[in-house]
Order: sequence, then structure tokens, then C-alpha cells
Amino acid sequence: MSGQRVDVKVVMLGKEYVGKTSLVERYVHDRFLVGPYQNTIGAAFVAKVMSVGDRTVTLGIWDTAGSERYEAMSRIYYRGAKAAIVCYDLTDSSSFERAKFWVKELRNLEEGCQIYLCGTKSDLLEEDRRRRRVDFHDVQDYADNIKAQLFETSSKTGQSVDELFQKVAEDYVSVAAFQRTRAWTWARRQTPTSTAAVITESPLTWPGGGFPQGVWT
Ligand SMILES: Nc1nc2c(ncn2[C@@H]2O[C@H](COP(=O)(O)OP(=O)(O)OP(=O)(O)O)[C@@H](O)[C@H]2O)c(=O)[nH]1
Repeated sequence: MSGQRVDVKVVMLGKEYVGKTSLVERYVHDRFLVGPYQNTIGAAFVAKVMSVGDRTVTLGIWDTAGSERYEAMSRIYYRGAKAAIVCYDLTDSSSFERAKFWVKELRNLEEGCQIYLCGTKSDLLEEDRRRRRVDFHDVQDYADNIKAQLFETSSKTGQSVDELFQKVAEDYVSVAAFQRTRAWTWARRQTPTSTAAVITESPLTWPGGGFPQGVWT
């Protein structure tokens, strides 16, 4: 993987113990580690190559430490991120409050970053529905408000994990295509009599507050 170009910088954010590392482990290695919980220190990086249609997309995933002790460090890792997976534990309401904190930060400081809310450990609800502490509809309303996507996942069973990361990559491809078309149209307007226009592709920026109309799938 060394020297490979990363197309999309993705940052994992959320309170400690919500399951960020487990989510990345399930997605990248298709495994769920059992054993004593080990908190992340600082951050960990992993890259994953995937396909969207006939395109290859490389996600560069930064798994940050959830402990508030490392909060300042997490800020370093979300800088320049095109996508943030903001996690909360479906069985822990305080973790959702913490998720909102990260959303606020991203909205203020990293407005080009697309947000994906991820409720984790859904298998625990399969075992006992009464364990749910974060209401799906409340989060959906919140997600609509902030123009975020919402997923509920289980790293233990794998439920919706691939779908989440696939959506991140698909959105990247959609936005890239949209921006190419926009750049092409702009270049043609500048050179109406020319038969050819030279287009310099600008670095991909995701419009603040969500995607342009029409590119959502
Ligand atoms: N049942 C269940 N347990 C999970 C799931 N995901 C994570 N866990 C457990 O929750 C605990 C915390 O998981 P981690 O992935 O280490 O959490 P984290 O958010 O990376 O934690 P920090 O590194 O401290 O920020 C571990 O004991 C995991 O086994 C899940 O989907 N289902």
C-alpha cells in the first residue's frame, strides 16, 4: 500500500468505546476481535481499495482515539477529511451527545466534509430491544437537518458495515463526476468559439452542508 494515492480521506470520530476500531476491523479485515478492550492511542491509519462501478477508489481511513484526553489530536486527523464517520453506541445515550459535539466541530471547521452518522452495536438490540437508548427517528430527523447519512451497524455480525463504506466511496465518485461536468461546462462557456477547451481539474471539494442537488443516489 505504500506510496499509493488516497482518493478519499475518511476520519472515524466518536466517544471512546463506541466501536470505531471494530468498525474498521470488520470493514478492512472482515473480522471482529474478541478479548479485552484496548483503547486507541492517538490514531491509526489504514487504506482500503474498493470498486465503484468500473472505478477504483482508495479510502484512507483515520481511526481516532475517542477518549477526551486525545480530543486535540483528533482535530489534527479530521483536517482535510472528505468524509467523517461519526459513531455513537445505540445502547449509550451519552455517546450520541458526544457525536453531536463532533458534528458541530466539523460543521464549523471542516465544512467541506460529508458526515455519516453511525449507530453501532445493533446486534445488542437484536438480543434485547430494550437496550436501545438512542431513538432511530430522532437521529434520522437530526441527520436530515445536518444533511448527513445515517447507518446502524454491527461490527460483530457485519450488519450494514460494507454498505456504509461503499456509500462513502459512491458519494465521492458522484461528487467527482459532478465537479468534472461543472468544470467542463464552465470551460466551454469561457471559450465559446473554440473547438477544444483545456480543463484543469481542481482538487475535489465537497460543497459545505452536503452534496449538490441531484447527485444523491
Ligand atoms: N456487541 C458488540 N460489541 C462491539 C461492537 N463493536 C465494538 N464492540 C465492543 O465495544 C468495545 C469497544 O470497541 P472499540 O472498537 O475498541 O471502540 P473504539 O470506539 O475504537 O474505542 P476507543 O479506541 O477508545 O476510541 C470492545 O469491547 C468491542 O468488542 C459491536 O458491533 N457489537
